[in-house]
Amino acid sequence: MPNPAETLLRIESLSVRLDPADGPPRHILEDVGLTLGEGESLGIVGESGSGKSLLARVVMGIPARNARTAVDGSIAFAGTELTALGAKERRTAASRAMGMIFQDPSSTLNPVVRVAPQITEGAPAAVRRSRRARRALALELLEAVGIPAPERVAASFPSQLSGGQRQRVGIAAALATRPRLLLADEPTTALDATVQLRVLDLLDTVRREQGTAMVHITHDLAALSGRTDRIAVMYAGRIVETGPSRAVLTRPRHPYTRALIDSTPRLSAPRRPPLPQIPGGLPELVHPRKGCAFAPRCAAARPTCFDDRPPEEAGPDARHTAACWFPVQQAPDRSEVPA
Ligand SMILES: Nc1ncnc2c1ncn2[C@@H]1O[C@H](COP(=O)(O)OP(=O)(O)OP(=O)(O)O)[C@@H](O)[C@H]1O
Repeated sequence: MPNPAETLLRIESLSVRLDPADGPPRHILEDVGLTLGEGESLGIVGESGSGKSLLARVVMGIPARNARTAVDGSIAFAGTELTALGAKERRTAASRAMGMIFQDPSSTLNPVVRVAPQITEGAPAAVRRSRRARRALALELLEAVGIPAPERVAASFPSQLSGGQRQRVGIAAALATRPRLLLADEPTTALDATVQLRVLDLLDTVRREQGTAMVHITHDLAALSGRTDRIAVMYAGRIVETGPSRAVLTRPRHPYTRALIDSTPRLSAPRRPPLPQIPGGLPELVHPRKGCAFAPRCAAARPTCFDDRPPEEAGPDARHTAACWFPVQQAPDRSEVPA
């Protein structure tokens, strides 16, 4: 079984600028640092537009559409520095050991190719060489992702399947390489509520049974509840808080995390309807940010928050860090206070 103490992915001081063909450069990610252990699951949460998908795409080496991507910093995967590789080597390294599940499977499945060959496209060469092995793997993976009629689905075109089935096919394709790391980018957004839960349960099963490390990207904190070992909270292209999931959800240290929890049904206290919304919006990610990017929306902000970037610092638990000059003070947890 994988040992979570062994680091699989280490991202350090990662900044990413996009130079779109038709507009000014955009400084999207700034000084991002993250680690992920073998077989560990990490949730990355933040509002739409905070840079979560771009982070996953940069790790996978997927180029941005209509923009040049300038990457500064380090992404080490299983001991290999990915930023030092050329684009082709980079994609090969990623396709051998990483899989990505996208928000909308229709955007990645080819409408004119049947399901089976799309699943086995990323399989090891030995499998791809044999027709029989390809077919066996496609059926095995379709069964593993809970498709009740694998033979029929394998022979179908994507348009003949429901949204839930297409997402399962997308997961099967991501699993064909037996990845050590699976990046799931809002994998259930396009699905209805009951199918959402089944797909999330399926990803949990894959992780448990195959020991795959997983990064689960979402704007919905409640979707992570109980499903990830750790949570990283992203705001305007920076990680503002990381820690063990339970600690982040029950004792958040960054005011942004606190506000996200308070505005999330199922996580906030039931006695407080209607749920408060976070006032204001994300800044335009055009210029490098000065100070704390959340300061203009933060009720606790003081002048220094607007001028100086807060470093990521650990609280009483060394694993629980926040980038905030004035972290949320917690009332003592009653269960921890001696009677
Ligand atoms: N190809 C591109 N060209 C220009 N800007 C881009 C490009 N791709 C992403 N961006 C910008 O980068 C920022 C972050 O986008 P990203 O999709 O990573 O955010 P996100 O947190 O994943 O949001 P969502 O949940 O909506 O996908 C946004 O402001 C987006 O407009």
